[in-house]
Amino acid sequence: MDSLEFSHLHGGYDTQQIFKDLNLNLPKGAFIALTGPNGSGKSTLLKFIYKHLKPSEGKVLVEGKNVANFTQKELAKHLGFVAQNGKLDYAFSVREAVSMGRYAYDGEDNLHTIEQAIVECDIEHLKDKLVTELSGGELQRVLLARALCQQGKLLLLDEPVNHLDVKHQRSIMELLCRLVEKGYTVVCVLHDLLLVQIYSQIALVLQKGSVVAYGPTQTVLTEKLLQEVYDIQAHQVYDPTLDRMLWLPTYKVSSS
Ligand SMILES: Nc1ncnc2c1ncn2[C@@H]1O[C@H](COP(=O)(O)OP(=O)(O)OP(=O)(O)O)[C@@H](O)[C@H]1O
Repeated sequence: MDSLEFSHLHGGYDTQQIFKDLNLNLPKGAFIALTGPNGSGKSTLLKFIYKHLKPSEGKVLVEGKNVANFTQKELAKHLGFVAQNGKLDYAFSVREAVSMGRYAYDGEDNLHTIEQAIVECDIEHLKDKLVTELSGGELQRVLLARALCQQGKLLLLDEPVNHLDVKHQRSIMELLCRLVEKGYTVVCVLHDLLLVQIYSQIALVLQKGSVVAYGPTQTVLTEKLLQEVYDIQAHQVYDPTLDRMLWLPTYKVSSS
């Protein structure tokens, strides 16, 4: 069974229809990068999955079940979501904020799961700090730990490494890969094409609410696609550590 399916999905906002008859099956246990230019519909697509938006027609299925039929608690046990530039406005401690990820579980195995998520996201040293006093990158890791506590096998992340330094970018991306190895499905909005190429197995490229490319990342990203979707020239370079070619934008820097 696919972990996530969009079936004849139509919808968007009162002012603007974004998706028209979207049909797609995303496989279980894969790292799926959701990419595309600004305003192409990436965050909107996630909103249909976590029921922030309701389709005007069609449906979203998680593990074969229409999300419209899940209660919020059931959905929380199936999927975790880390928002873009997520904010926590109240002065909770980091530990309290992470423990909120357990709200659907009525006390089952809370302590162990919370501690494990705190260790995995490398925020042990922040446990007693207030979330209102964290840097953007620290907060992002707290929000990921909270989502991990939900123990859903589907993780949705909207640009999760935007605020992170290079070391923490790498550690979060590697953590996501380890989760995929354990059977999680990760759907991750990423703008950075290098991260897309290095970490994702499948790329889904959106443009103006349409799927312009979908499939194994290494075959999806091509010079033609980058030109057509982003209007950029690109070239390939060999990465000796990965032992493969990677696409890079071709920069033109004036010498004067
Ligand atoms: N709450 C809203 N009400 C009306 N229109 C919206 C709303 N949120 C987004 N949009 C519009 O929907 C379209 C898709 O937006 P969306 O945020 O999904 O794009 P995105 O691909 O995630 O963009 P970005 O890369 O800039 O984050 C855009 O034209 C945007 O202006």
